[in-house]
Amino acid sequence: MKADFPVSTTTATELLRVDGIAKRFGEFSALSGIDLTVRKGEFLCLLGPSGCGKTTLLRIIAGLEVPTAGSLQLNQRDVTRLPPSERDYGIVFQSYALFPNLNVADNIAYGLKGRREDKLRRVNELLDLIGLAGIDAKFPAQLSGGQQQRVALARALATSPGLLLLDEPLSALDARVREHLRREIKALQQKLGVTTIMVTHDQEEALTMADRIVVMNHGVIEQVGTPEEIYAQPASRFVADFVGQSNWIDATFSAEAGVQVNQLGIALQTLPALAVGQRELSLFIRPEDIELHAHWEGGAMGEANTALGDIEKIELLGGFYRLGINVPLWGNLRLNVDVSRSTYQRMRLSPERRVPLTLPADKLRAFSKADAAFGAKALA
Ligand SMILES: Nc1ncnc2c1ncn2[C@@H]1O[C@H](COP(=O)(O)OP(=O)(O)OP(=O)(O)O)[C@@H](O)[C@H]1O
Repeated sequence: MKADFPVSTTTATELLRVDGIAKRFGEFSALSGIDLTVRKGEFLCLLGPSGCGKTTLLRIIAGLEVPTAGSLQLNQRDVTRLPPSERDYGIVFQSYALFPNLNVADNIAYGLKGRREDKLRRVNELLDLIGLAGIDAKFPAQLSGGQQQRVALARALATSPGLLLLDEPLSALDARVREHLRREIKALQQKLGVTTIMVTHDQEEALTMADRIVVMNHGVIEQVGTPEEIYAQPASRFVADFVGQSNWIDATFSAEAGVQVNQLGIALQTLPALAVGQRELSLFIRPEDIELHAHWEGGAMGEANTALGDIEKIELLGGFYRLGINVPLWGNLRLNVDVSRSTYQRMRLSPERRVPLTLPADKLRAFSKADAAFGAKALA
């Protein structure tokens, strides 16, 4: 079948190429301009808030939804208009979607062809693989949620597909089972080397499981990167806020004075490209990247991004403390600072304590305020 426009094919190291995919539901644009390459053997997460279009993109890749524009290349083949059965993938949905009237063995064997003995051998192999040997005669209703999802995974892997699609497979499970299954799925994926695309709205899930994360918002891709890149170098305010915690600091820029907070100079490693006449910046820093010092080390206040702050609020969040610190020098700037419990105890931190802190220049990122406010792409 002819594509809408000339398409580039996947290379030897790429399994899937998504080119200019768009999807409209009537007047509503659910996806636009989606370009993405998925490498062979990688675990890719589509991450974003509810309604951002991640499930629609997965369904288009699966052939369960027809795109309004764009093309899909799978293993150097244009599959844009192929039915799901001709696309070589296995899929696991959020709700267990096992056939309730079939036992575990028949559920797993559902898509398998060939002799009964071969099917049985494959079912047992898969049950071993998911750590559930011996439950083949049970029915879905006799299994826990976590077990049902593992059976669904075995069913998706039964035909050894080239691509595994996971649509929020863990979100119906309770926290403990979810964490356990995260590790199991990741280990299994690595063992089999199967290229996997998983949809999730859970940043922790994406950060712990993915080789690369695709952050989506309002039907467009905001950033593609490794978990480390997404977390440490967010490309937009949306990404910075959606993944992890952030502090935002109003600042100004001028050629003469550089970057200033409350009219005091602040050193940064990189500056965003600002449009002519644009002076307003938003500086971003993670709460755990702000350094606290036991003593004032000398030097003028405000120098080397250092100032005194007053601890106003302390929260214990499991393994660490989150401090609310007010910095008068920077215009009563309110910062959240995370410190480990051992640092907290060693420094004898307490409410109303005054403490010197530093914003390390290499941990600060600057966004033009207009971009930051609208969540558009950072220019840094
Ligand atoms: N069949 C449809 N008809 C009309 N609108 C739809 C249809 N399917 C999805 N949408 C809309 O498209 C947008 C994207 O939906 P999608 O399910 O892809 O989002 P999502 O990011 O996966 O969110 P969620 O996690 O809530 O499923 C939503 O606003 C949704 O209401």
